[in-house]
Amino acid sequence: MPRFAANLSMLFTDAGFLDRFERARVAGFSGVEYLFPYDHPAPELARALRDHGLTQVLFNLPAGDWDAGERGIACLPDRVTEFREGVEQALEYAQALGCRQLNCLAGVRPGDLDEDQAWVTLVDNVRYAADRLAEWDLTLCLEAINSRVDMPGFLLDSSGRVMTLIDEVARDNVRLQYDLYHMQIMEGDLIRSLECLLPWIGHIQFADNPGRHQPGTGEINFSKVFDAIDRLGYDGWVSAEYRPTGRTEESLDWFRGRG
Ligand SMILES: O=C(O)C(=O)[C@@H](O)CO
Ligand SMILES: [Mg+2]
Repeated sequence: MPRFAANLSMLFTDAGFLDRFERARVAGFSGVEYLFPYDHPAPELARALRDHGLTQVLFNLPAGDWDAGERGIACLPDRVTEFREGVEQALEYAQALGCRQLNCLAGVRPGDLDEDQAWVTLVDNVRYAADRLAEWDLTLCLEAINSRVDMPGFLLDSSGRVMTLIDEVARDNVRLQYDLYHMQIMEGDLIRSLECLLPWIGHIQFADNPGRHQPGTGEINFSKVFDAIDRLGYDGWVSAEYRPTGRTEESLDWFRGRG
């Protein structure tokens, strides 16, 4: 059975953020992730993890003004200083929370930014972040996100783009964050691509499609995909990153069914 984690930015959202840790533990999860920790003092989050015996699996590097629609700043030449300061902030949280992996969001390329310039900036920033994380033996993940439904203009919108980047940055601690929901929208053929990409995958997330709800609400055969993840010997975390159609506890048949 894969090691399942709960994404607390999407699950248990009828509870206050700090109360979601307990809900996740009671539901049977041993790991959690969420978009960003930065609104909360690190000791407060560390206590929530400790109190409920949870592992912090992943969070994102600071990604600009999320509420204003920004989805990462790593490709923006005029935000390099902010990006690098964000790496330091994320490292402080990672150490306090015992988190071994951080995700870097590439960002949406503004229409007036040259494609090559965005790419070169992204490569430099990813190298910088990877080198800083390597000093703490941490892994940097790069997520491919669909540009058809959720993030039009997102720079890394296919596994191929991420693999090209991983190749170019040439750092041992950089991995692909494979989100089954985004990959179903952009590419499909999930099991075959998991087979091909497995050596470069550092983290997996999932939601069904369409709708981004729990498994069973859409077109993905999760039983077969989870079996494949096991069969391939993937030993990382697999995070539930979906919007439950009702109360989260009532959306967990996929989890209970697997024991
Ligand atoms: O939107 C997604 O998918 C995510 O994983 C967010 O956490 C952005 O990384
Ligand atoms: Mg995701």
